[in-house]
Amino acid sequence: MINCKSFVEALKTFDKLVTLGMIKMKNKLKKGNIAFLIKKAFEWDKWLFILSFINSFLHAIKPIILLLYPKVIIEGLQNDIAINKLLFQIGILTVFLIIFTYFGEYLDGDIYARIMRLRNRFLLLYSRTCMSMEYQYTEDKDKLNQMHIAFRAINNNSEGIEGVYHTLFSFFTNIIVLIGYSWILLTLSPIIITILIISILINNMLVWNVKKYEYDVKDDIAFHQRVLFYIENIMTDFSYGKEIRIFNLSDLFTNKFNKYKDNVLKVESSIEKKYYKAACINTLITFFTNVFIFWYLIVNTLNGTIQISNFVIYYQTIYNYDTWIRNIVEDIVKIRKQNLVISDFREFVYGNKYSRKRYRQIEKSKSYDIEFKDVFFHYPNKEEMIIKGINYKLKSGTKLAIVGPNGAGKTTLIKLLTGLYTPTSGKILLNGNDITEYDLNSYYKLFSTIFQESLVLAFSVKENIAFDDDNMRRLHNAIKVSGLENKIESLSLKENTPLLKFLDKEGIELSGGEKQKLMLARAVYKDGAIFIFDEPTANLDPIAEARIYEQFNDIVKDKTTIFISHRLASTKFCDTIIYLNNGVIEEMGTHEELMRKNGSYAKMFALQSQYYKEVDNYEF
Ligand SMILES: Nc1ncnc2c1ncn2[C@@H]1O[C@H](COP(=O)(O)OP(=O)(O)OP(=O)(O)O)[C@@H](O)[C@H]1O
Repeated sequence: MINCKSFVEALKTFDKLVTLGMIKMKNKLKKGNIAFLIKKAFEWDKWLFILSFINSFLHAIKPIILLLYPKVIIEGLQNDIAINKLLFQIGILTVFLIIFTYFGEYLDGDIYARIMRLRNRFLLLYSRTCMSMEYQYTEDKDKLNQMHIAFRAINNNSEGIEGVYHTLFSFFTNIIVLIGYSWILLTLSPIIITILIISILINNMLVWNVKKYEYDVKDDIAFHQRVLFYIENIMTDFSYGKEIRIFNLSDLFTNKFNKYKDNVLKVESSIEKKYYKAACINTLITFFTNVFIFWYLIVNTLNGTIQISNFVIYYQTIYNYDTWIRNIVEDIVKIRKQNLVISDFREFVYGNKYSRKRYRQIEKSKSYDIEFKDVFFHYPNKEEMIIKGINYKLKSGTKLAIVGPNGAGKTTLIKLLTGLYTPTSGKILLNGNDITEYDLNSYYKLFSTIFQESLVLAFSVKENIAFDDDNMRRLHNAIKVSGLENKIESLSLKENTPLLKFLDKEGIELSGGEKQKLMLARAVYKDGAIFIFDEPTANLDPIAEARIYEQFNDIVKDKTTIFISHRLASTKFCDTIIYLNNGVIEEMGTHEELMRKNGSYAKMFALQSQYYKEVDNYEF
């Protein structure tokens, strides 16, 4: 009936489906996950329920019709009925079978597609949560683990949310068939059905124990899987392509990959062994159960208590009963197991721990004053303070330059100001209000920022600058001001030219300086109330840099501007200069004041200007 090998295979397949989605934090199980999924499905696709109900009925009735074939034939032959009558009876059964099969198959495809669409809705919810979670969590190891774990609820068709939907709908089919089969077996003997059920339950308990073990150990290797996931990604991410080649990183990545893969494989192999043991015990139990039941059937058929035509029905029912009841138990186990994954997903998407509730919208104002009050900050998972007690009031319209040695905390200060990170202690005030009270999206709107790293998207130039906005006048102005005009004019598709080659083989690669100009155009297009330039000219050639400096006032007009640059020539456009060192404001004043002070700033300026003296009078 059931051999050891196929049973092991069935267990493995079943379990792979379940356990990949099981890695989760303990003690987080939310109640009502199934109700939640049903509610969502009902909200998004009511037809799914109607079609699934019809489909369950069609699929359930099929095996019961199949059971009737041998009975009709044997009884026909035993009772010597006319061949035409027999063929007619078989024909009727066949017509029903074809109709049910045809509609069942059609509905299977349709329901599958509908469930996939549901998963895509959840995928979108997840992606939006990732994009809206507070930036500081993107570097928090625990939060990243949770994000990674939650993704398992939506990353494939057979597990997690989609898996549960498929299982739920197949569960109804299995229940209907089981009721039909149970009714047939009850007409045979209640003892037989009881023995069958007990044997199947013992089998499932053994498997359940292994699953529990698997769940526990998989939790332990969650970190290893995250590392594997990370390495897999960077090995195929072309943005790391240069470093991988120049620094010959492929060996490093391959070795790391193998190391972590080995750890994962060791755990998986220990799980497989436990499954194998459980399968062997189960095969023995099933064997003895079957021997007893068939002995009972044969004895009763021989003494005439059971008719031969019914013997065939009982035989097939018992043969299949095990499968159907196992299907149901497995469906329940699967749903229970996926329950954990769905909890993780709900925790991540609806747990609301990734962004504080901030309802306050930015009030429209002519001026935005910003004040740092005793601001201290260290990065998540790091003890060392990077910002150490900053007190500074940035009046609206000020042109501020922040300079200082590498690692002084300049970019960190900007990340705090823009709300990407929250101070560890102290406050940042906007027009007197703590910025943590503001709705983040509303707050982000204030800033036109160019960060050191340029994020170029594999979309058109226009989309890279204006995103989904469509103001051509502003677009052309931004392109002109940023110095990209000649480049764009030289392209046959102009601002519609795709960038990068990920999505379009006609996409173009920009040079480092051109990317920086693109970032500048993006900032100019956004036209925020506060401009922030973090090393905006680091990759520009001297002519382009000089042009930006010349147009600086046109670009930022009377807006508050913060300029971070190691090229101290830029400080000349600024009203105030902060010299930041080791997370504290070491000096502050105008260029002239700081030069007179002859401190760190003056030394740095003198050091740099000696290289520029010869080009001081150069006409661009
Ligand atoms: N995400 C992070 N997690 C932990 N530490 C960080 C992170 N980002 C920066 N740091 C550390 O914070 C310190 C300040 O970094 P920051 O980028 O603010 O310096 P900076 O003054 O802008 O330097 P540079 O002139 O080189 O750009 C550095 O020691 C850096 O290693």
